[in-house]
Amino acid sequence: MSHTIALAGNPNTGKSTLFNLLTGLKQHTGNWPGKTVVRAEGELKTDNHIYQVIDLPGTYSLYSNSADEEVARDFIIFEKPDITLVVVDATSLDRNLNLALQVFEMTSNAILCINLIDEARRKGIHIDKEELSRQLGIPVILISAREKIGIIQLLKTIDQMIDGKIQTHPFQVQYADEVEQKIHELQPKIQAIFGDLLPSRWLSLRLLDGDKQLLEALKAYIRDPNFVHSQQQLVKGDCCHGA
Ligand SMILES: Nc1nc2c(ncn2[C@@H]2O[C@H](COP(=O)(O)OP(=O)(O)OP(=O)(O)O)[C@@H](O)[C@H]2O)c(=O)[nH]1
Ligand SMILES: [Mg+2]
Repeated sequence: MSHTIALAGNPNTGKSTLFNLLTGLKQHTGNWPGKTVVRAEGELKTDNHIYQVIDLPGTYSLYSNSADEEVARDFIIFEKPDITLVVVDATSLDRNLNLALQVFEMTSNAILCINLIDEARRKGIHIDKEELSRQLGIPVILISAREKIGIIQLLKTIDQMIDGKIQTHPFQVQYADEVEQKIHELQPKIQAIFGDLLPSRWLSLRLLDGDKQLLEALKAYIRDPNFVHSQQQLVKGDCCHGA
């Protein structure tokens, strides 16, 4: 069985360089359905598993501001990759972590790939990956996709995550009391519809923000026969745990 890995991150953080390194010649490109956004997909074989790797468009956020953001967001939410590699630039970590925190609201299965570590070292930037990993609650790997540094460690971590040997508890942003109160009211209602199929806290936030495009995407999701089936299972109480 093959698993899915999505590469997400800000523009220009080296996602495609990493994608090419991971998938080599086993890749194909096309467009995302209904969008003029390039979709690149490829295969990665590790010691233990086979993965489909998807190179998502680079974005600064994952709201509904552009086709690129919708593609990246919808993939993480609705396609539920087994692992999302958040690729960030080691030389501008603080700016890049904004997107990482958004990903953590959407999925627990994330690994932080701090890329361009060669460049950071040249600039004398030191990154305490153990401390960062502890604070963020997910694995943190220092890599250079260009100079092929840290890739073996990355592959090992990916396999360990799929094999259930690594538990993640991604850091969750806490909002103002007023917002948290609204989330508290809305989340159980969302959970009653989607169970664990979709991240209810994240959905609450987006709906509170009045994200109309997401509302349309949800309507389409609800009409999908796969959802109808899983909802019937949810009512019976025998599905969706860990989905
Ligand atoms: N020094 C250094 N440069 C890198 C590394 N990885 C990628 N780059 C360079 O960074 C630039 C952007 O790389 P891409 O792989 O195109 O970045 P991307 O994230 O796919 O960019 P978008 O698709 O526009 O979001 C290129 O010039 C790469 O050669 C790295 O590990 N070290
Ligand atoms: Mg790219």
